[in-house]
Amino acid sequence: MHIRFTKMQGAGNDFVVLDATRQPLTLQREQLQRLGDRRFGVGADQILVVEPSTKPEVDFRYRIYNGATGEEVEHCGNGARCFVRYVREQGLTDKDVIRVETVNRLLELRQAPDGRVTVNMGEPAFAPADLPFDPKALSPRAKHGVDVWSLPLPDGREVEIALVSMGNPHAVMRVDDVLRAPVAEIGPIVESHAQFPRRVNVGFMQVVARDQIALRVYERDAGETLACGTGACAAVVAGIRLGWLDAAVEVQTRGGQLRIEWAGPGQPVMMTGPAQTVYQGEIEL
Ligand SMILES: N[C@@H](CCC[C@H](N)C(=O)O)C(=O)O
Repeated sequence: MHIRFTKMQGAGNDFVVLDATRQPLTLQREQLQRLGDRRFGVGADQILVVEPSTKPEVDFRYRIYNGATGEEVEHCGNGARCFVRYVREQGLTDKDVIRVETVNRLLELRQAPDGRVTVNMGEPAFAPADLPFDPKALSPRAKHGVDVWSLPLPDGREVEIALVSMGNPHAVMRVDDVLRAPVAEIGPIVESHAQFPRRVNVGFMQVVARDQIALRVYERDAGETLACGTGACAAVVAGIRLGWLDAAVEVQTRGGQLRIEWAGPGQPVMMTGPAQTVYQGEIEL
């Protein structure tokens, strides 16, 4: 099969974007993995597929696959911003506000005149079942009235995590110095911990000021990426609930800066950041 693709990036989190609005596109897991493969394919953290909407009140359907495994996932924040740029650049819409359905959310996306994109990422959720997280024999400890969990690691150590679902699952931990954080060591252990039956994205957050954090994320199926949009939302929401952060926070990632705003329970998280087309190409799968 011969397909056209667009390579995009948002804060260094990179994507292969495919248009399934003009022709149906059903790719097998191996084909998605090939697209995501940096040596034998194009290379991307995630594959994004733009489909026609299935509901009258939304403009498109947005499907996300982790590039390394071809596994479909629920949400991708940096991808959502690239999605907006893509549908406008490809002439699929000229709307300034675009409504998109994902597997489990409705997103509202806006492109600003400076090219940055703001996404209404939906409301966060915190119950173990929302991720899912299986508490087994653990009980949470309350900090500022918020549950934090001491997760036992196989070697006897424990890490303290806050649980946040942004539609996809996140475990967030606070570190003193993000540059020295054990992302490559602890990230994969927590990602595949038996208490996360669908595995989890793992965030390492350094609080720099009440309106600024530095963040690294070990993404489920992708390893450490240069930025993770849902990870940035999850970290800021966790930091606000725990009393460390104000309602609007600049998030410094290795690939760029994101702005995250959350007004508190019952409110959606708003994310603003860059999105860019890198190149277009064709590949035989
Ligand atoms: N890069 C993303 C998140 C992509 C999905 C994630 N790896 C998962 O498995 O949930 C983002 O920008 O949010």
